[in-house]
Amino acid sequence: MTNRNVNKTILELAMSISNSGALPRAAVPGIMALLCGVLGLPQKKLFLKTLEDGSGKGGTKVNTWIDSMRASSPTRVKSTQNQDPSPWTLYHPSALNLFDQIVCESKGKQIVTFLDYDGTLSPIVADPDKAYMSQKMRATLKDIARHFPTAIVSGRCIDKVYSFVRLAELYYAGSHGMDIKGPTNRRSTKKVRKSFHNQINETKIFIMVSFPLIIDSYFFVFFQGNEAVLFQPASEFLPMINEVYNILVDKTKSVPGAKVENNKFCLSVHFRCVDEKSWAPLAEQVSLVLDHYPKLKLTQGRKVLEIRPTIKWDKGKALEFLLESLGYANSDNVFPIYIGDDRTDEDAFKVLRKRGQGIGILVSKIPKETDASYTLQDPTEVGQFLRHLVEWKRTSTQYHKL
Ligand SMILES: O=P(O)(O)OC[C@H]1O[C@H](O[C@H]2O[C@H](CO)[C@@H](O)[C@H](O)[C@H]2O)[C@H](O)[C@@H](O)[C@@H]1O
Repeated sequence: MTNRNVNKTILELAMSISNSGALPRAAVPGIMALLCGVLGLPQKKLFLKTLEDGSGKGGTKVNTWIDSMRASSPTRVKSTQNQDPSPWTLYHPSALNLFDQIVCESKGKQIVTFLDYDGTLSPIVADPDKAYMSQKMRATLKDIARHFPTAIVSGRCIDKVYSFVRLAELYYAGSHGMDIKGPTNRRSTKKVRKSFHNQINETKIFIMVSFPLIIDSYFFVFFQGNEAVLFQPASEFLPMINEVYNILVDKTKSVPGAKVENNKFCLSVHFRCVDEKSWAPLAEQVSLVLDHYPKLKLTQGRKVLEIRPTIKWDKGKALEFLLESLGYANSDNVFPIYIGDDRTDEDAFKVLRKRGQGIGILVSKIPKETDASYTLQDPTEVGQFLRHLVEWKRTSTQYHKL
């Protein structure tokens, strides 16, 4: 039996256990992990591969997308209160419960915070245009950015995510990291310019025009008014993305609840408000359009299909890029904290694991296959964690001043 078939069989087995009504659909990843454990198989690789198999083009992939969309964002979530901790929470403990351990690990290092937006800073809502962040969260972010370099890393286009966050002192990596901008307030902009010029002098070639295919050798730094536009590796895809956007808007207009969102260098097709019976034909429709665009690929998020260029660039690469631009390319003195809730955030968690630096925190109430070390349940807990960080920083700074 090939690896692919083993994956498929385990996924099917997990799905049929869930379909029997014994367990909710959200438990599929957990069941898969359990089956892999019993069979002595490397569960992480198997599960991820199964999902990847569904991100290609043609055949049975549509069902796989739909199943994984359901699993990643279930409609009903069972209360986890007053239950024994599952093995999952033992392996991915609460970042609030282990706060002291986390800050102890960061001792003597510069904390840099990376925050996903939807589902992390704002709760998931039905209308993507109304995913507002609370005033309390905005105040928390302001405080966090006062103490640590902070970046918002989102699948949204920068303009949209900025319209929700409205803080000029942050870094923004929009379109899944394919559009990176530095802070626009004066003090931080100077810092960005300085840090970039240092790097450019040391190792990199500074050019004004982007050439996306040579992304490893070039920085694309230019200034639009007061804005430091740091990197746009997919700019050549803009016309294609706009073309596909128009086609998809047209093709999906007859599906009630379907929504296509233009995220500048990528697109989102939203399923959240579509009747589940129409999910398969909608996904099929998207797949058919994409068949004509081999330079674009599809990935799944929380009740959303995302269309993006096939370039090797993701939230993990954006994290590395930002660390480098802050002067921490080969430094042991940095402690990145990345918080995210989505499949696309896994690329960043992986990078941190590989670097053996900092921590990844997954925002989830349900067990999920993840490379993050810790968990937080929801944006409310994310806010609490960030406020603890600010408080800890304030107290430790005061202590050192004494
Ligand atoms: O990387 P992120 O900041 O997490 O962005 C990922 C996608 O988030 C948004 O969609 C998700 O949130 C919506 C609002 O809560 C929700 O309606 C939708 O079902 C979720 O998938 C955003 O609209 C997408 O464009 C982003 O790609």
